Amino acid sequence: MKKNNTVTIRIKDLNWKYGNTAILENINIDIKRGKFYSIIGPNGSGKTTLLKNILRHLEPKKNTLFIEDLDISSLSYREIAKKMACVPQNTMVDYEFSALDIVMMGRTPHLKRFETESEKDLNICKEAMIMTDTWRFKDKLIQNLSGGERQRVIVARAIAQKPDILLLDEPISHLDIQHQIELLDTIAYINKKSGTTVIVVLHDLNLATQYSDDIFLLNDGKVLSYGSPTEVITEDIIKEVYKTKVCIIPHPVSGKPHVIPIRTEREVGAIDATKQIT
Ligand SMILES: Nc1ncnc2c1ncn2[C@@H]1O[C@H](COP(=O)(O)OP(=O)(O)OP(=O)(O)O)[C@@H](O)[C@H]1O
Repeated sequence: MKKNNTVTIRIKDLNWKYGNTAILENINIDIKRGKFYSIIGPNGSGKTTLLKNILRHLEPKKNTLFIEDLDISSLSYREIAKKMACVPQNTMVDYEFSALDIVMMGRTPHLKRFETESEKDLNICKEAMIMTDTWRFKDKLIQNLSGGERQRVIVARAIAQKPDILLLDEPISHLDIQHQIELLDTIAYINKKSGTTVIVVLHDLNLATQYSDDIFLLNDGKVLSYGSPTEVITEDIIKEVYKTKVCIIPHPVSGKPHVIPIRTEREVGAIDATKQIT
């Protein structure tokens, strides 16, 4: 599907506090339909808090967050679930459900009251599970899956929801390299084929540059940099934000910026700290 540039999510002067502590400050972002975005930033910079505001898992103030020009505070949770699906950071499920049951839950926003899933819903779920390499353990209890298998089941549930916008919070944190690439390839495929807007929080800067049209870099609750991978991933910006020296070279295949950290002598400090403890 052709990408178009209509704004699908508009964030205007969004602030968020936990108690008296300011976490997000003056966030202004336009998310365009059909694009693939990454949100990067150090631990604690506010990435998850931003996603939770967009999903209305937290309650942003009126007139700060708009989905398709509608103030999110005016939408019901069902309306939101029809437009957006999420893969949270924590994928633990406390109930005794099979992997297929979990994925089927992705269809709930599309069912009428008291309506049960049809053959069509089952096929949508099967397709999502094949895409995420989870169909082979569809009957296993979710608690009995490994962390990476469970993470892929939760991604399958989000895909089965057939959202316009897919938000993923560190979806590859438990995955081996094969499944990291397969999962991001699957998300990129859905983005291209169905025009689904993707917003993914990633810690891996090199995967963020490979897959994203644009990157938001959060630091201390503010958007410090925004733009194409080449604009955002520079040696100076990475050093400033992550306090880490890196060199950046063009990726040998894609030509996108590839970040190589440079080792420092910081371990000397760690040895001193051990001495103080003993
Ligand atoms: N429920 C909460 N109550 C109080 N403070 C919170 C709460 N949730 C998060 N915070 C704080 O808000 C800040 C931002 O947290 P957030 O989870 O959004 O960061 P993040 O960028 O997603 O971090 P990470 O990369 O470690 O996942 C952190 O300082 C965190 O301690």
